[in-house]
Amino acid sequence: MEKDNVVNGHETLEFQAEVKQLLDIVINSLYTDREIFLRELISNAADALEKIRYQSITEKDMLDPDLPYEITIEPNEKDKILTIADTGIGMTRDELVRNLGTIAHSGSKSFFHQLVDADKKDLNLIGQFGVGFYSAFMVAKKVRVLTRSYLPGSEGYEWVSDGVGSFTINQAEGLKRGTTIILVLKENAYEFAEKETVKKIVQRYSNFVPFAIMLDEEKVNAVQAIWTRSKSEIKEEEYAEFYKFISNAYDDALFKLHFTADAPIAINALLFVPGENVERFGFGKIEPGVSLYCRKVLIQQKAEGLLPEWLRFLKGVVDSEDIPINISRETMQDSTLIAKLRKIITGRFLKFLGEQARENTEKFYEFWRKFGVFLKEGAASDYTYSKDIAPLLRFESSKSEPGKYISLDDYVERTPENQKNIYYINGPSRELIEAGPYLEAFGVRDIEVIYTHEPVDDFVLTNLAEYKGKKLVSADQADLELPELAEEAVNDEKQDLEGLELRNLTAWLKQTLGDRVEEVKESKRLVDSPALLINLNGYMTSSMQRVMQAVNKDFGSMGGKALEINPRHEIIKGLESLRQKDEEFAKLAAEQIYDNALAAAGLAVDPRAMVDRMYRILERALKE
Ligand SMILES: Nc1ncnc2c1ncn2[C@@H]1O[C@H](COP(=O)(O)OP(=O)(O)OP(=O)(O)O)[C@@H](O)[C@H]1O
Repeated sequence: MEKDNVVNGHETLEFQAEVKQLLDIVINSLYTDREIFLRELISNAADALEKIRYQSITEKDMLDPDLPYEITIEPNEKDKILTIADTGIGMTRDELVRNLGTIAHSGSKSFFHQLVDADKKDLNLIGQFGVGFYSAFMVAKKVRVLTRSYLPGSEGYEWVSDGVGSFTINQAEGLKRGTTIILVLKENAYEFAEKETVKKIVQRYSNFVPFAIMLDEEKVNAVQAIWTRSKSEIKEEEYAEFYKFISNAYDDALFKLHFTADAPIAINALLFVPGENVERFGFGKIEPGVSLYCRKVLIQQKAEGLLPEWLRFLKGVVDSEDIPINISRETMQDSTLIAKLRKIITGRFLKFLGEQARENTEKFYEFWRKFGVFLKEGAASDYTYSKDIAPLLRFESSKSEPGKYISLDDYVERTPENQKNIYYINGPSRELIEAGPYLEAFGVRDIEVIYTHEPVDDFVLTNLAEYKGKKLVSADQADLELPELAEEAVNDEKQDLEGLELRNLTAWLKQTLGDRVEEVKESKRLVDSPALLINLNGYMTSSMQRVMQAVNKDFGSMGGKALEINPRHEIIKGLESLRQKDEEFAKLAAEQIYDNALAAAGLAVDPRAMVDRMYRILERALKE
């Protein structure tokens, strides 16, 4: 921000470049849901009041200590002006310049980043996520802000801007503590100077603001700490409204959990799972959404550290009278009290999900599809809870109906006692897994295999290592030790390569493929495919290696592989005889078999070499 001129305390300052860009879009492109500007300004006023209420408890010295904590809205229909005033914390001159001249704060900052990559058509969607103070310019051609900080000895200031390029700052006399925002409405926004319109908007969006909102001396909001009331008294519509209020949401919550606990600490919590997971739509990482209160006084809004990070999608409030009111952000992180709160709330929420999974299965599936990724994150990264999350995990499997899920408990329940492992295999879809070679050995033995579709699943299952006494084993691992098949199942009249021939072929293949594989051996598990790759490294499945390859190009060689060949397959038998007649061509075939096995394992294949080789093979096939 550059200073342009200073005349007798009057200063004109340029908006930061990002703010200019933001304002340009706010003014010229955001048309729908313009009324949310009022929600944003009221929410800023409420934040300022929460802060002063907090200060009044921890610090005695402040300006105008006797002012009531409230928000006053004054529509002036005659002059087409709307005024929103609060008796909150106010701003010093520096704060005014920083807060209303730059994008230094969370809400608008993440909005701005979305905006930079957004298409025009997405802009209105983004509007739903909050533009903060600058949204005033959706309806106002000029905005005046009068403010005076609560700090003893502070002066009052006036900030004025038309939202284009710059703003001015002047000293202002005679102000009391707090902030007043005066909007000179645009011609197409005159409706916001009508009392009835304003009242409706306040009731729609700001009914639960915990301070009185006065409109012509009438209190227009409900002002209730709904979470402290008894469950039986609260109507579903009140919950729904409260959810919309705290999460700035338009849709309904998917789940609601309202509970109280007395021991070991007193807790009153009201939590919501939102209707949608916005991280899925590329809106960046969700910020924590649960606020911490002590006896209805806000201690920390959207408190970080209150819940484990993987529960960041939850919205709501936690009120505990056992939390010291002056707990600071820093001490929150390592407070044993907060740790206890976290444990109780997390445990309670996971238990709630378990109940939903049993009693409300379809809805739980909806939750799983949208938010399952967070539970996986928890199971893979948070050892405190991974065991408790495990029963909530859901998967497709070789025995689940398409589109339905199974749990690890379902798997264990229908598995014979003597099967010591739970098997899983990764692939992008059911179809691709079922077309690949890894299931063959399990299919003929009627052993269920869990399908994992995302690399994180394999991290989850590897970290869990076992479930109810059964080891979790990826079907691409070496040494599966599957039960021997009955003679009839194997002997289908086909002639195998045997003894010496087989030993010669495996040795030749190892020599041909060189370092790409650590060994080549006869497969005990293949039925219909010529070959497959298995992992010698028991800790990394192929899909985990794929992730590592993507982040680190040199990773490829770390995961030791063995090529298993099917001595009963026509291609393998053919390869053995071709090798005697035309070794050069046999080498090409061997490399292609290896590449096909890589592809079946979902690992990277060099497409140029592969295409070139395929042409040479085709050329030869077409000649004959
Ligand atoms: N009525 C007010 N009283 C005191 N400070 C205010 C007031 N309105 C805005 N501010 C200050 O200006 C800053 C910027 O407000 P803005 O609404 O743009 O973003 P934000 O409130 O930080 O983000 P979000 O709206 O996403 O929570 C606030 O963080 C606050 O410090």
